[in-house]
Amino acid sequence: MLSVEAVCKTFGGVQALRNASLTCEAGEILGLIGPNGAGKSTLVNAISGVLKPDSGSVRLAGEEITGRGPEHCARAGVGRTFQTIRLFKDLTVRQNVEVAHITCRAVRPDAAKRIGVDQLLQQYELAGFADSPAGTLPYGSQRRLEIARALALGPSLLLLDEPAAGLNEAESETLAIAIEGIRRDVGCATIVIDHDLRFINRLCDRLCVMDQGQVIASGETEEVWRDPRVIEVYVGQSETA
Ligand SMILES: Nc1ncnc2c1ncn2[C@@H]1O[C@H](COP(=O)(O)OP(=O)(O)OP(=O)(O)O)[C@@H](O)[C@H]1O
Repeated sequence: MLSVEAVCKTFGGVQALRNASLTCEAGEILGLIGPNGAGKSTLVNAISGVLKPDSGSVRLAGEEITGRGPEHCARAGVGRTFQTIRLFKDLTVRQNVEVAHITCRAVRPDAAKRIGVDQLLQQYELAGFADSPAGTLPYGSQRRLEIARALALGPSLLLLDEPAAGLNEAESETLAIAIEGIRRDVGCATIVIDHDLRFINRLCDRLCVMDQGQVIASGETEEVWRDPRVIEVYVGQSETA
């Protein structure tokens, strides 16, 4: 489904990505983890067309989408949420979801028939707020709305950047169940970035660990936690915390 090969990106003197590669298959939930500044958001931005890599390639279902821009990537099937919530705050909750569904109807009519706006509002416990401006929702509901909007696009790849940030344990568990529901109902490839390792370990089939712009380990979740390079990065981090 998704294939990222040897992506590099430099900002001024900072090498944010150094030959970063990963794959993610349909129906898989991949955790993308690593310490602050490891390059996770930069990689997700490169996959979703928000930034153009200096070199390397991003392919979705065989289509080269490298550096094509966010609109092209969205139309190609990349749905995403952001580390800092980015909703259309003055539009209503329903309109936020509707905007993405319009694109879906235009480019993936079959997917649009399977995923309805009302169904998403119900599923993400947003129906009661449907006609309220998105910016007036409580924080946790805004996070759910971002996911509902990304799903209204009928994505083949869903990128969730720190979806559990700011949620309490019970809210994180509800979110994990919802993301598992996406795997069951939509079957898209899903990449989740989060610093909450309990949330990540509970949810993800595989992990991809980054440090200083490089992918230092990837594989099944339990196996990755036995990797000495991963232990070093995380133990080193806790010792300096
Ligand atoms: N637009 C930018 N301009 C300059 N430097 C940037 C920019 N975006 C990211 N960087 C730098 O690139 C490196 C990787 O940053 P990135 O945000 O991708 O890391 P991250 O793993 O997502 O970190 P965090 O977990 O803190 O969000 C960091 O050194 C960061 O300061």
